Amino acid sequence: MTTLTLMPSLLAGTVTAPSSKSMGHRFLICAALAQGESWIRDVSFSKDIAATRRCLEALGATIMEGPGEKGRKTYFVKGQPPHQKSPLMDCGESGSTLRFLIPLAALDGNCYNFIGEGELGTRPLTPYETLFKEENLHFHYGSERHFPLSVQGPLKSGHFVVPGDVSSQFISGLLFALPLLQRDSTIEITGSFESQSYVALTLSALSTFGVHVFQDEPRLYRVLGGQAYRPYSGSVEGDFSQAAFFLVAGALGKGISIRGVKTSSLQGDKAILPILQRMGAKLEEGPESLTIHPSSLHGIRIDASDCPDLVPILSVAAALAKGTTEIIHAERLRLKECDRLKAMASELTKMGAHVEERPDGLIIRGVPMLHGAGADSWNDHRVAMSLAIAATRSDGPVILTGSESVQKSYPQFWQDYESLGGKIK
Ligand SMILES: O=C(O)C1=C[C@@H](OP(=O)(O)O)[C@@H](O)[C@H](O)C1
Ligand SMILES: C=C(OP(=O)(O)O)C(=O)O
Repeated sequence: MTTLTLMPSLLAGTVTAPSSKSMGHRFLICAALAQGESWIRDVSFSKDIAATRRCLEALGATIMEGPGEKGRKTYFVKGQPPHQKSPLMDCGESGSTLRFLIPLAALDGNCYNFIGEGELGTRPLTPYETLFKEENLHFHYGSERHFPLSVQGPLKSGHFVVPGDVSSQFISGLLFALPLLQRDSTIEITGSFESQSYVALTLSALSTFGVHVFQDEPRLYRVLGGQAYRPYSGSVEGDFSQAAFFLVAGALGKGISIRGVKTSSLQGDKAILPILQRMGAKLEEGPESLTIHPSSLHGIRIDASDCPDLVPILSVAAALAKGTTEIIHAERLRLKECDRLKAMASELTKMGAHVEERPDGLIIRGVPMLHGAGADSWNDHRVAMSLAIAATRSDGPVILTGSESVQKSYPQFWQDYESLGGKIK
């Protein structure tokens, strides 16, 4: 485990956001399923993207990596419908990889063994377990926190009922696989439908690769069978979930410009912009970048149902805002790499913030300044990055353990942090 000593220092300058991890996964998956050759450019390398690549290779795709600048790579992908090259699906710590690829592994009738690290084995899979068992398909948990999980198809088309409040990744996973079945299928969402914007990202990636899904009703997707993914070459857009860390740092610090994110994006985490504006931030959109000016923030009520990944960094903004912030509909935060509500409440409290944990969110009363303290990343990249931004506005050093967890989504984070004036001892 790596420990960093973060010295207080207000951040300023310009940074380029890494490419969207969510779209990176989706483009690689679609390219791997397309009969032909695709070039996926500007993919920011991360452990999660590496996991998806590994598993797609196990499903039969040929993937080669070309050089790129600042941790960005071009992937050459020669795809085909799933055809087992190896039964081992090593998902690392990536929930997206695990949940997107289970239905794809169930297409070719072979048995696949899914393994993973960290808390991945404890993250819910029950919606798939139920669907597979209903269809009499093999879905068998191993003894070590679910792993190895063995799964075997063949998955058949039909009507799939999926709860909307566990993870949208189950819906996305089915949406990738069902177009490759012979007959038509439908997916019905029950309960509250959270992280919907991520399903919109999946539909957009599918359509980029020539696959079409009809949304007949807000909670009903109709997927025609017998479709084929078409190869596509293009770049992956910038990541609002990652830009959010430096947008908050800019508001709390001396102003930051972010390059590489587009406000026309479908990413749900684009919500960081209106949320920060509602908190009083001054934002400016230029032709090349988005600029956030030093701002005095105030507390607001934030509904996190469509942007769960923003909560850790929003809790830092709230901890330093005037008045009270209420974050609601965030119960799914407990099912991520760690219990993110508990983690942020615990670590920010150590730094002198006033955070009350609620079953579905956080109530945060802002303070003018945080204190230096020992803080832990809970092996969670978004907790580590959020605490790093909190450290910029503390009155003494923050000794952060588990700083290597950023490798999961943003290995360049510490370089970018230092380039903006972050001080690491
Ligand atoms: O589809 C995706 O790319 C993701 C969906 C979200 O998960 P949930 O749907 O489980 O909230 C998000 O938290 C995750 O980081 C990425
Ligand atoms: C929860 C995350 O990813 P995943 O679900 O893919 O592990 C994340 O990136 O914050």
